[in-house]
Amino acid sequence: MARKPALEEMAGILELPVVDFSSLDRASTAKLIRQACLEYGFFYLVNHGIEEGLLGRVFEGSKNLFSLPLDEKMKMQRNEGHRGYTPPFAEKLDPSLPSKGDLKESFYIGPMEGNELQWLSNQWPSEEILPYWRETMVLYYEKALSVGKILTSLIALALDLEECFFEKIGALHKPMAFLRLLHYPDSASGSIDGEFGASAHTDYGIVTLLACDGVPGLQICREKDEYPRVWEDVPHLDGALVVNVGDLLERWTNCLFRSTLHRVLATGLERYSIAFFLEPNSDCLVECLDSCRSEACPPRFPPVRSSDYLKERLRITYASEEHQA
Ligand SMILES: O=C(O)CCC(=O)C(=O)O
Ligand SMILES: [Fe+2]
Repeated sequence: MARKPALEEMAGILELPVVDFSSLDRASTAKLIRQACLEYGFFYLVNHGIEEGLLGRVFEGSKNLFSLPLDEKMKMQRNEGHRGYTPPFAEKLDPSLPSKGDLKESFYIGPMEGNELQWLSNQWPSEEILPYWRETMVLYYEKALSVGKILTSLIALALDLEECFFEKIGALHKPMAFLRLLHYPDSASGSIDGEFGASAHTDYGIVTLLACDGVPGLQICREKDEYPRVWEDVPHLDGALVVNVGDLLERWTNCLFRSTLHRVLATGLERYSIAFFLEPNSDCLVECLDSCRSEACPPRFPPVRSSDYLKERLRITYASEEHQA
């Protein structure tokens, strides 16, 4: 049973490192990424090359999707392949909370290719209802995936590995990457009685690339095992993607890189965000890197197969949905 936080404190406004994706000096960029992952597990990525116009169309598409009547959205409810619509309260990212669930609604789009026996296919709103919606999302998915893959090669450099390390071990071959559209409905401020837009959690995979609409609410807690928990606001940086380290990268690095706890407050304001979760190929074995272990610092986690890990995390997150059903 997770220990309950006795109290929470608010710290000042955070100044996360800014990584310039267009810099030609890869060694310096890798150094900066290393520092950011050691200290925060979060950084801003600027000049990432995803056009503003495309991002605008993704946000627009997201608004149009979430504006559909609930019964239309429920026709595309999240399937066994973890693709489709999740209504408000379907998910409780922090299972220790007494609340009904998180306020957000979301829509998952998974890999277009892959083993269809294991992973059911994506669900799409019909072309008549939302024209060009699918094309826009597929285009964004591909662009985000290519940014994620390049970023992973910089992360390999940051760990003193050869830059194709994660490719070589098969992590980036048909990766389990998910695009997730998120909508936080406007509602009375609920955090006081334990309701959150998204409750405290860490992400599961390698890295997450997050585009936000500028509405506040995202917070991080840098020391997840210390109480009282100290929460810091992540300010919006126009044009930047917020990048954070996921749990599997934390496991690979034996906690050298932090998978930092974060949440989204229920501020009462409507908010949209677009998350892209880069998770390894389902067969990839995630085990402590040689460079991150020593006699004084033995591996903290046993090796785990990526898909086993992800399945278990999703099971816990959606357990409240099963109880409600
Ligand atoms: O919407 C956000 O700002 C964060 C979303 C998030 O943390 C998640 O979906 O894992
Ligand atoms: Fe997250």
